[in-house]
Amino acid sequence: MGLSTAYSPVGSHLAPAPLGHRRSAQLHRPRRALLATVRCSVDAAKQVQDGVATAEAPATRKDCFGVFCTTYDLKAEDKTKSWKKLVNIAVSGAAGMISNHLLFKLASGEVFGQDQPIALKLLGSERSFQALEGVAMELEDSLYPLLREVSIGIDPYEVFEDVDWALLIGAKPRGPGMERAALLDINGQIFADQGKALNAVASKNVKVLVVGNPCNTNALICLKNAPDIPAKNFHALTRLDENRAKCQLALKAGVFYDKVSNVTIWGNHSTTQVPDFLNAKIDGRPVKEVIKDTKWLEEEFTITVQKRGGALIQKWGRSSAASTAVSIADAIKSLVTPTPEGDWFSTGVYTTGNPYGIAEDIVFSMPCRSKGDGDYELATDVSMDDFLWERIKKSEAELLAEKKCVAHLTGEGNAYCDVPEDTMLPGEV
Ligand SMILES: NC(=O)c1ccc[n+]([C@@H]2O[C@H](COP(=O)([O-])OP(=O)(O)OC[C@H]3O[C@@H](n4cnc5c(N)ncnc54)[C@H](O)[C@@H]3O)[C@@H](O)[C@H]2O)c1
Repeated sequence: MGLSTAYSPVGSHLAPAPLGHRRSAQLHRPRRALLATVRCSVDAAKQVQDGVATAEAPATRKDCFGVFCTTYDLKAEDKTKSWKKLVNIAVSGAAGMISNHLLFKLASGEVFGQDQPIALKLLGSERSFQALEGVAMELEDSLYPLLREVSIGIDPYEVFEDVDWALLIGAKPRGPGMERAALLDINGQIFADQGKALNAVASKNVKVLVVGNPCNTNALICLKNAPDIPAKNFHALTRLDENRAKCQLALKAGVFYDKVSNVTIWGNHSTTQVPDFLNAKIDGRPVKEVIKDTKWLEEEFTITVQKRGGALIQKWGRSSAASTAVSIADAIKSLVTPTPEGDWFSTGVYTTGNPYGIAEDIVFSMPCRSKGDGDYELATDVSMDDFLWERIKKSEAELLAEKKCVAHLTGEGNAYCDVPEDTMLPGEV
């Protein structure tokens, strides 16, 4: 049969690991479970010879978590050629609410494809390490055939090693009475450190999606601290705002939301964000031709989208986690699959070289298209009018002010913080 195993007991992971010690797992499942072949890591390959099972005491094995310690190999002739090279994905804040939804979407194959095996590298904080073990246990119990490796840790220099994607979700929430400037400083420090770690150990073409708030400026800090990684590879998540805008337009027009296209969120992921109804389309027609209620478009629509996160918190007492995870999945899919003809998607990206006249050297949400290779181009077939431009400038001013607040974290001298208004994040009330 050519099947061989090295096995260590599932319960072995229950003893707490010393802080700072990374534990990972390499999964090589039997063909029966995978419905195809398995990839053999260097470590596992060393343990498996001539189809004979070998066992290694878990205590002597580094990088091993529970069931992911089980290693299997198949004879070369049993391997199919349909499986792609493993994609390494780091997720920070992996024990948090958003990740609790996202990790299972990633492991299911829904995001990177049903023929794409993945490794999940989970980064937590010291306080969340035990919860991280719980997350890894749930991943064990889910028996995902595409999930080949799981590792957990609190040191970004270990967790980010060789990663192809870094989904940076972990951040501190704004506490009661905390100024936006204080939040920028506290969370900015996290993203400066993580940028340095990515620069040192990640794949040089790693794609980075910053979710932790304030995500635009955190993404700017992160890219400034990772000079060896193309600035173009950094994104701030505004896809949730786009999805919310599509939903509101569909509701108002009385159509299913798959009829809504070309929706752009311009600017900052804050209440200055600009949901663009000038360029958006419903069933291929300009929104303004379908929705004649200009007052609704100019006032209610914009405010509803900007404040949707806060409204949701008021309803059920916690911030949107599931729909955020969905939007992260959407944001990645938009980069790894070709954009439908004529459409585009919103993502917060580095402005240098933008054709719209938006200030250079900030991270600003704009309309993009991808060929599905992980890269993107800015859409150029975009209309602008005074109403749209005025609002874009307001969001731009906010981001320029945020940038000054974090100058000490971007290598641009002393910080001077004077954010014009203490605007809210969309999830704040
Ligand atoms: N961009 C968006 O559209 C969007 C939408 C919703 C939420 N968010 C933001 O996403 C972030 C996470 O939200 P959540 O609901 O999952 O929060 P959460 O509090 O449930 O989880 C955050 C997790 O991050 C961990 N963490 C904190 N500092 C860390 C660090 N330095 N390294 C690794 N992990 C760290 C915490 O221990 C916690 O487990 C927040 O900043 C939130 O404001 C962004």
